[in-house]
Amino acid sequence: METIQITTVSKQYPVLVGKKAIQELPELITTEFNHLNKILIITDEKVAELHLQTVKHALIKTGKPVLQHVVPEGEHAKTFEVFYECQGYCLSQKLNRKSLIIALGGGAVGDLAGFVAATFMRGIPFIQIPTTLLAHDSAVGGKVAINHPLGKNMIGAFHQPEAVIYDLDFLLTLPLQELRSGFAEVIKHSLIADHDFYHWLKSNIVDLNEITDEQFLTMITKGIAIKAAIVEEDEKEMGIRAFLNFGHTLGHAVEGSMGYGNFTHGESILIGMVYALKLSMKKEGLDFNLEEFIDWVSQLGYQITIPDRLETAALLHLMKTDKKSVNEAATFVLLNQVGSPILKDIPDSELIDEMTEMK
Ligand SMILES: NC(=O)c1ccc[n+]([C@@H]2O[C@H](COP(=O)([O-])OP(=O)(O)OC[C@H]3O[C@@H](n4cnc5c(N)ncnc54)[C@H](O)[C@@H]3O)[C@@H](O)[C@H]2O)c1
Ligand SMILES: O=C(O)C(=O)C[C@@H](O)[C@H](O)[C@H](O)COP(=O)(O)O
Ligand SMILES: [Zn+2]
Repeated sequence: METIQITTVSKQYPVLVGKKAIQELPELITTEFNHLNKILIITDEKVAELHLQTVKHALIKTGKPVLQHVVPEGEHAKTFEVFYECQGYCLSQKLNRKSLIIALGGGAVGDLAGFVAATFMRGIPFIQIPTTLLAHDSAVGGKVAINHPLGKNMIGAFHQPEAVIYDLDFLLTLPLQELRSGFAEVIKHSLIADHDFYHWLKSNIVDLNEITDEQFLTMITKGIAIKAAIVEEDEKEMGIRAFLNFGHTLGHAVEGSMGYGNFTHGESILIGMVYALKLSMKKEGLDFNLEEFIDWVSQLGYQITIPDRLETAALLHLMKTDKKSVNEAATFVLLNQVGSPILKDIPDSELIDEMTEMK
């Protein structure tokens, strides 16, 4: 079992990663949170079917009442309607400031349940139990949110979890497309922070169906450590936290305009990373073997072109309304070198030219 301690201005908490990590949950609750009166697990339909019993079984040892609320899968959970319904459930079940929410699932459940916890009675504690590879990113750092039809994650808060329990056995049921989605965030972490990690990934991960337990552990703990170092320095994204948004400016625009859930988060940001790499090479003189990168990710099954049916003007508009952009121009995370990101405003004409090349 690996433990990574996260220390932000607002909270210090452990991230436990390993096979059977869920067995640590009851002791954590009875030692650190014994004053809590009730536990509500928020999970989605698929994860409920696959892993809810395991978590409920582990919680029996705490002797505390455990409730469950099941929401739709994927981005369908990150809506105002589902958020409102969760709040109604919390009220009707008389949760209060001594209650705990557990987010059991991928990033969508984590973002939703975390936002419910952040806002219920102005904030109650929650624990993240991630079940996807992608959630090595989403479960850590305290960004919680729902989507709005006009933009991804536009309604949210910063609310750190009390702990993250990452049981690698839960990943065994993940379909290939979800592994692919999560692996895109692993690639992102390597590109923004660690040249050696990037080369390790490129040489070792050539088939997403063949990732070993040891490789999962390495990827997840390295990804979390990279994210933790950034979040610890800049919890509320006043500066360097924006580097974690590498690939997301176009990525979120693609994800939203494909219709949330039709193209996974990771597949969308992979396209956004190719775009940001191209801009970095043109504008920052990034020395990068893009051809080799494209061969590698294509072999892993990623699409690297902007879907045909998406209009350049609509994508441009979405990029300019991204949270990072505060002036007229769209703000991008670019790389000077692998491991060395910067923020840069890019004129519309250059963004349009590059999108046209990537269609
Ligand atoms: N808060 C953050 O910092 C942050 C970071 C990255 C991404 N995100 C958000 O995370 C979301 C994407 O996360 P995700 O890819 O984990 O998505 P997700 O929660 O939608 O899960 C993807 C799919 O996998 C299924 N699933 C989950 N665990 C499973 C398992 N163990 N076995 C089989 N199926 C399983 C789910 O039911 C769902 O259908 C996006 O909304 C994105 O915006 C947030
Ligand atoms: O933690 C962060 O900060 C990130 O940017 C991580 C991203 O991978 C994640 O998708 C995040 O939800 C994006 O945040 P947003 O502020 O662009 O909505
Ligand atoms: Zn992301």
